[in-house]
Amino acid sequence: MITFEDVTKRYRDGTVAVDGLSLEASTGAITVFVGPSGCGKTTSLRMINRMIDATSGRITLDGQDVREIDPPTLRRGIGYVIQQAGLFPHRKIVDNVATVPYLLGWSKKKARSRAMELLELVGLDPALAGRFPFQLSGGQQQRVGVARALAADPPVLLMDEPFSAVDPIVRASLQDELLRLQLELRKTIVFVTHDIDEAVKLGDTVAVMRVGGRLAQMAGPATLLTEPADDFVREFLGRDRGIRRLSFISAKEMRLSPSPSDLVIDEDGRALGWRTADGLAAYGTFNPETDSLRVALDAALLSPNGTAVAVDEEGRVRGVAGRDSIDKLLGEYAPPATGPAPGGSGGGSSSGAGDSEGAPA
Ligand SMILES: Nc1ncnc2c1ncn2[C@@H]1O[C@H](COP(=O)(O)OP(=O)(O)OP(=O)(O)O)[C@@H](O)[C@H]1O
Repeated sequence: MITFEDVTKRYRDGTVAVDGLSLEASTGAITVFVGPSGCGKTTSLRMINRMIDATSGRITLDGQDVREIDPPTLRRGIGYVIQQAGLFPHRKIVDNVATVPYLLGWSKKKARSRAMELLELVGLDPALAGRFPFQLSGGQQQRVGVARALAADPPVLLMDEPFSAVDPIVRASLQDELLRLQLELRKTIVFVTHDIDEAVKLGDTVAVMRVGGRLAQMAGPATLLTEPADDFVREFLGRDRGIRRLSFISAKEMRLSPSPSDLVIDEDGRALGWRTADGLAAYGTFNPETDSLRVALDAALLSPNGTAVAVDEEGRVRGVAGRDSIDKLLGEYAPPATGPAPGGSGGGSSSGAGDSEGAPA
């Protein structure tokens, strides 16, 4: 666990980049620092591995004050990924990934074989190992950056806007990949972004910061979307909070009804469409085992009769969910009647991974 205890950073010119920050980043979870430009996210992140030293307050890593650990030792246990990957341009990909193992004195053979393993782990074709960074796309370079940070298997990963230099489609796949990796690796990750959608998608816990380096709210994504602590957080979260929150509610609990006779199903059990007077009409599907209520609602909206078709992973029909069962689940997850706790700063509604009801869709 990483803790910030009343941490302040005042730069030499008097700028207070971080002001009395107290929070905890849980072991094995992704904690996201999000907020507008200049709110002190990068400064906060870099104080963890002591690229920047705090002016006052304390940061601890598993109970030990980071100032008591000499920086090289500290950084050996902390992977660091930055925007545009920051690869060494004159080193081949394999050697970029093997940088830390080389520094740790591993043999070239062992370091390279670890690098090849990692390239595969982050979804890169091992054939790219012999290339130089300029011969890779931006998204591929970011993957190499992640592989490099993981090379010595550090328990902690710091990621500073690692995906912001790539286009939205590549960014989405890098985010998915990180979530997949995290399921396997369970690192303690602190992730900085200014993109609230990225924050709620990736974070087990999200710390929203405001300019001046103060914590506005710290909570799980579902709580954040339902109970923003104040107007600043509400505005920062933007529109569609209600709909976006549905991504955190699993469709598993939805009551399914047997498929009605006007849903035409082929001999393999897959839907062909809704029977109407004019022929077959479109339908929308969701998988109750893996999808969220947001996907189920979308499926209902895609069907002319407002009924979503539930399918298994092979696409075979398992039943249907009408608006009534969607409404019922929505009712169960309605936000609490009372407003957020007064004040709202300093992580009033702080909570960990337990507060997100399901996986983001
Ligand atoms: N070396 C420095 N000297 C003086 N002020 C600095 C220094 N580095 C950062 N700052 C200031 O500290 C504040 C916080 O900067 P920081 O880079 O931590 O913010 P950020 O939230 O990461 O911003 P961004 O999203 O734009 O990267 C800003 O006002 C910035 O101008």
